[in-house]
Amino acid sequence: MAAILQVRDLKKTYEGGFEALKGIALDIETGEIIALLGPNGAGKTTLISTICGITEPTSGTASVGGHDIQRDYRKARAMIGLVPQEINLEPFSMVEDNLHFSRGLFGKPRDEALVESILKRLSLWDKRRARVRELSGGMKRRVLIAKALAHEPRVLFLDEPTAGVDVGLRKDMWETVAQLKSEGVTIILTTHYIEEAEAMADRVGVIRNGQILMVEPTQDLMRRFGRKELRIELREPLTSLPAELADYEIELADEGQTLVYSYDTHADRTGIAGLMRSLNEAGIVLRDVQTRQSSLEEIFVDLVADSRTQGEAKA
Ligand SMILES: Nc1ncnc2c1ncn2[C@@H]1O[C@H](COP(=O)(O)OP(=O)(O)OP(=O)(O)O)[C@@H](O)[C@H]1O
Repeated sequence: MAAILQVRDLKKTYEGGFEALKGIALDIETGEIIALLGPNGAGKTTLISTICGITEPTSGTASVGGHDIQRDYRKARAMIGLVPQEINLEPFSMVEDNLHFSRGLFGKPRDEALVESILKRLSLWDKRRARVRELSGGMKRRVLIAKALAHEPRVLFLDEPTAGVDVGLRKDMWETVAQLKSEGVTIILTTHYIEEAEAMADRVGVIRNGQILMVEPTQDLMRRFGRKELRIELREPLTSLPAELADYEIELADEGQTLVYSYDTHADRTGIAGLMRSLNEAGIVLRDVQTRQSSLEEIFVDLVADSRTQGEAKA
């Protein structure tokens, strides 16, 4: 099946010469949820704005549902719903009017039943006649989503949907996104909360410095995150690994004073019991043992830091 969103070698250099996108390539399948992670200034918003036609690409292409975002802008844009990072609603407007107005902008006929169902789904039905300025921050965010859905888009971009939203509401938002996915809506979201990506996304894309470092199924990433380290402090330092330990994923650290064994917490067997036996057979005496698990945050930070070092080495 052809990807609903295809991005090819997309580049954006802002006036003044700043290269915000350096050749992005990305394919997203229908009904997929993809989370884009990256530090501040990585280019996530620029990528979304470019695909949504708010920012013009310097070169490269993007298409939505087979419609090129530049040559076939209207058709491409009609398939897209955009929930921007900033709340850009008219404070005196009535909640439901935002949805009717948005449909009108896309040339769609008024549809009371559809607007009702969207407002109900986002728990905004009671607030349909409220003015935007009377709503809490979390409700305003939900109005933004409702408005973005009003013209029945097939691809929804959520730029940091839960920034500044409390934990309870964040979970509600995740449920809404899951429901949209079940209706076949494709969702691209940016987030700084790694647990949000973990909870919602089928795939995670890491962006840094205008480039995609990797796009991987969330499960695969979790498997990697699932790794744990056993640090074994030795009574006597080793100069090399003894033959008895050749079959283990083990390294010497701290000038031979520590053995570091990495294992998979999701595996049926961690191999720790066998390792202890092998250490015994090799006559190695332990002083202390510690375990530590790399957090999602750490892995992400390492990944981003690694690419920076590599980039600097090249430059
Ligand atoms: N209109 C503009 N003119 C010049 N530079 C810009 C413009 N908009 C963004 N940039 C620069 O492009 C880079 C990418 O910005 P962008 O907003 O896409 O990052 P982001 O990944 O969305 O960051 P954040 O996580 O902070 O929202 C930044 O260095 C930013 O300063």
